[in-house]
Amino acid sequence: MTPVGDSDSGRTQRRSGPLRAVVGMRRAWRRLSPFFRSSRSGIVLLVALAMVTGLAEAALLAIIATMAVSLAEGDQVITVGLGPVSVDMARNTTFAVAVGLAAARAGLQLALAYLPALMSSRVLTDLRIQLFEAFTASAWSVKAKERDGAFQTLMTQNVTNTAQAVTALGLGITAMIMFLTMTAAAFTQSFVAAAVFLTAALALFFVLRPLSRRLRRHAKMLSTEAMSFTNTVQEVVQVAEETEVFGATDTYRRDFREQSESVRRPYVRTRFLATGLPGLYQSVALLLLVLALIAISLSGTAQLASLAAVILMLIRALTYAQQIQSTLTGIDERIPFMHQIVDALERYRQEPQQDGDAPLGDVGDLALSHVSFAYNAESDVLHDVSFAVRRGEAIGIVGPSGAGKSTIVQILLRLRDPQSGAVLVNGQDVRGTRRVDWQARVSYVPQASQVVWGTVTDNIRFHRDWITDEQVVAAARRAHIHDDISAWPQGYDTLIGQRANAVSGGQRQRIALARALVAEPQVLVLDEPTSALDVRSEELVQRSLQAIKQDTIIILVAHRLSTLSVCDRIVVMVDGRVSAVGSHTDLMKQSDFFREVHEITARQGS
Ligand SMILES: Nc1ncnc2c1ncn2[C@@H]1O[C@H](COP(=O)(O)OP(=O)(O)OP(=O)(O)O)[C@@H](O)[C@H]1O
Repeated sequence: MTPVGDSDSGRTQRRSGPLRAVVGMRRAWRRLSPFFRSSRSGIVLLVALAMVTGLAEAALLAIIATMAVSLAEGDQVITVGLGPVSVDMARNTTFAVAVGLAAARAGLQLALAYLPALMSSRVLTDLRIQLFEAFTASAWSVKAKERDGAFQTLMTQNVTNTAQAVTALGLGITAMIMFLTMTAAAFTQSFVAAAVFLTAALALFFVLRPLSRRLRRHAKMLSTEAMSFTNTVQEVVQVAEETEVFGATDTYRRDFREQSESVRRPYVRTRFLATGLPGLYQSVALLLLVLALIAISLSGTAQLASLAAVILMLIRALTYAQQIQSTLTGIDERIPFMHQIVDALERYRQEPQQDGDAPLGDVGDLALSHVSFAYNAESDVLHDVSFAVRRGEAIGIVGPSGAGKSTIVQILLRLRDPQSGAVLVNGQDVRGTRRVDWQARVSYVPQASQVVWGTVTDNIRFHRDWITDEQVVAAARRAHIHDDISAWPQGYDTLIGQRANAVSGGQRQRIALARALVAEPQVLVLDEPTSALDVRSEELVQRSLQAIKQDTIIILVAHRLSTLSVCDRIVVMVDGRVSAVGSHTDLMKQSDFFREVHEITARQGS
């Protein structure tokens, strides 16, 4: 899909009206046509089927008109004419042919309804997979920037709207072919009437286009409002506890009412235009039919049967013209949702997760070498950070709030890449190595671990299907959570979630530790793992870390000195720089920050 550049839109603004419209349509088509690519073979089949159905219907209408006139006149032989073909048939044969054509048309109609459904289901599935894969393959910096609820809205509302646009396209193509066939058949019956009708119908179509454009504008507003509305709804569930405690419910209610109102306005206009436009088209189109009849009367067409046939065909053509209008409207109102999907796909694909191709062996030692990092151009967060750690060693990272500790963790986990310097594994730049190898060797316990809705086993295994139940239990033992789990009536099959069926903070943290330990990592990174724990739980986590230490590299970010008891050395970070590195005793001599924290801890303890 081609991104739409600013310079392009700048050029477009200088162009005159009609040219701008054409350029705008071409640009929109370039962006949106990939949505219809998978439907190409379906469209070809649809066109062929619609042509056959149109011909069957035109023949049926010609037979009905001729039969009606012949029956009124008591004829036994009926002459049916459609274009150059004219056939004499006995009355009963004509009935049989008419029944046969009606049945064939019904069958074809079913196929014509099935194909758009098939095309849109394909688009629905393909698009969801594309979005999911693009999002999951994007760099962490892209994922971290995505607003809560935005991805969910894309996957549900936007994808559904796009699939509906594809259905509308399929139905619109059918209606277009049927319209053309019916008008062509009407030409064979009465050239003048069909010509008047067609010209007026085309003129009407172009007259009503500005209303369609207005519809699209309102639909765009609606899609934007809907996105922020979903975000608010998502947020209100996430922060329900804080909202209640801080008495923010009234403000939330007011904001919610305002947002609901702002969705209502574009919604009314979109729905009004979406249903009103086809209705308007139908009324004006009936007027066209009267015009066609006036043309017939002026041109003096005498044949009663062909007059009846042309009226029937033009009435059917009108129905199809109205269907074309409503499917165009249906596509128009969904275009903004499709643009949002294109934007999101571009955003996700612009910055893919980087990967290397060198295999990674066992991690013997790990180092940050002259690492500098900035989240944005305005401020550097890490400056020339270097430290090393080897297997069997635990290193702590301490420092005041905002010193860059969590940023180091993200770099170590390869969620972000340093702007300069490197993370070295056994002396090799980790960026050149395979990410899967890194993920298999490195594990992580975050500050606030997430529990997913599922059993305790699901939570420890965490989508790594190769992990056995025995390994789950062994990891739970090492994380000192096995006894708690065993005491629950359903044991490892207990259903837990982030809020409903929640486990305690200490249990959740130890489940997260079991999740990190279950794949037997060679590097374990922990970001404030015990900050929310009581002393007993903290002691249990400390024991777990001591037990695995000799085979593992442990990197532990901490605020409290008690957490650091497992560490052999401690790195003190201040303002994004390494201010000191050493043992507890060394740092008491070298680091003002460390001494201060030590004194505060001692005062609190006494
Ligand atoms: N996603 C981000 N975008 C922009 N700036 C960020 C982002 N995350 C962190 N920062 C900034 O980077 C600096 C370092 O943040 P970091 O979270 O690494 O500090 P920290 O030492 O872990 O702090 P704390 O102890 O409070 O968790 C801070 O100034 C912070 O505002």
